[in-house]
Amino acid sequence: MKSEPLSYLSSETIGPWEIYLAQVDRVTPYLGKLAYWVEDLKRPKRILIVDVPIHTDDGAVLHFEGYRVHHNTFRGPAKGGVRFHQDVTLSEVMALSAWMTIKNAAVGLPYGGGKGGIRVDPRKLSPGELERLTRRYTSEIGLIIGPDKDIPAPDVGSGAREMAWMMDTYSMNVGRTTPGVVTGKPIAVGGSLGRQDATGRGVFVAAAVAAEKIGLPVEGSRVVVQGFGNVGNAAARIFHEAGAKVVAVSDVTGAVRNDGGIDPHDLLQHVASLGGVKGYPKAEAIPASEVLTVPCEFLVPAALEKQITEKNAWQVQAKIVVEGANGPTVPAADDILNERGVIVVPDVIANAGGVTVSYFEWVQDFNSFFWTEAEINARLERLMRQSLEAVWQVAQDKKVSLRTAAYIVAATRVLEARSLLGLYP
Ligand SMILES: NC(=O)C1=CN([C@@H]2O[C@H](COP(=O)(O)OP(=O)(O)OC[C@H]3O[C@@H](n4cnc5c(N)ncnc54)[C@H](OP(=O)(O)O)[C@@H]3O)[C@@H](O)[C@H]2O)C=CC1
Ligand SMILES: O=C(O)CCC(=O)C(=O)O
Repeated sequence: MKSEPLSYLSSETIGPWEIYLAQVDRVTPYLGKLAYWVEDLKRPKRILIVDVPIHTDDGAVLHFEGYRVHHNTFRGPAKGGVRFHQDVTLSEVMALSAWMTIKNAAVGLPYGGGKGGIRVDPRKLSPGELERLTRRYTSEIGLIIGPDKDIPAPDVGSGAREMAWMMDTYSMNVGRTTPGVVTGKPIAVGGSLGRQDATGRGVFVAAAVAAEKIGLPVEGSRVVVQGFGNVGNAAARIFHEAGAKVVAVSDVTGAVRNDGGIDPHDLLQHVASLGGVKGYPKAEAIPASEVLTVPCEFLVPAALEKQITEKNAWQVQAKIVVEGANGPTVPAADDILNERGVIVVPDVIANAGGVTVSYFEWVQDFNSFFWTEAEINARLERLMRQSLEAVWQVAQDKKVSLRTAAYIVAATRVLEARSLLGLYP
């Protein structure tokens, strides 16, 4: 029996996993004989739910719920970040792990897909509590992670510091220093040059390739960025350095706009001292919901899922949406943007720069031989460019959106692997 596409569901009821399933339904008619195996894409391989208890600084015990999901491992070990956020759910982590499967295959990395998360507001914990939480979580998921099994990395709410704690905990538990168990680590413990900005750099490269295709110059263009964390601030800085004008930025604290341009380096200093973009004196405050509809050439959603919906997609005034975040556009909004001729460079290509440099980090760790930042950036740019060029061609040939084209490329690779591997041990 065939599942119905779910794009008719409104953004209020559709969850991240249903969004992913709807995306798979859309690609199935293009998979030919491989559609026989498509159910493999619709089921995570394994799910681990863990209880993560910690002592708080004042001696109480707090429990948190954590997850690690392996969506797929046909093409290599599971790979994907760890999210620390108060709204993390299993459905979200399942979707994020599945998007990793598609992303890794779309850019040709030798990985499956995985993702993890803890439902916690990290801002409410002290550094000591966060370290205990991260270490306990690492031990709890230690059963299923490892450099040749599943390699976590940063996502929302986690970064290099947490990756160092994860590496150390895993290394202590197995009795040997194991840098390759996580990526996105500090350089001093086997991290890679370029990883910090890699996702934002990849967003920029994807935007530049899409712009070339439609004859749109990046220099002098207007850019809007939702979310000013690892991905959003790196993307904003790199666009700015390329001569684009960042005209609006938002984070959890609010949104700011200046049509004359915002210097992201200056904004970053404001955020470092005051905790958010709110109150930035060189721009006008606007309602956070308006940031997605500010006129611009490039809109970079770089926060969370389900931001561009059927409610605001009609008002988006960008020429190109470059998805820095995972899952920011619901299927119904995809249709509206498509109908309006707004190009959407989908998450599974646009934000693949992070996992690409994670892959470089992993390779460097195995070889204990480290590359220069120039080498890393050049390889990143080459791979992003090639991947988007290939997806663009499929979109033209099949007359489908870039998202469906990326899923055609990725699902074909994953299901070809499935058909060769067979079913039985
Ligand atoms: N880190 C990586 O390498 C990769 C990340 N991604 C994806 O990119 C997105 C962002 O991740 P990352 O930058 O790492 O996360 P961070 O935690 O570094 O930053 C998230 C940013 O989003 C802001 N934010 C959260 N909710 C909202 C909202 N409702 N409106 C506006 N801003 C909001 C946060 O604000 P505040 O700081 O005020 O809390 C913060 O600025 C996620 O979807 C993630 O999965 C994808 C590929 C790789
Ligand atoms: O760097 C990685 O391994 C994964 C990054 C990530 O979580 C993502 O691409 O969404």
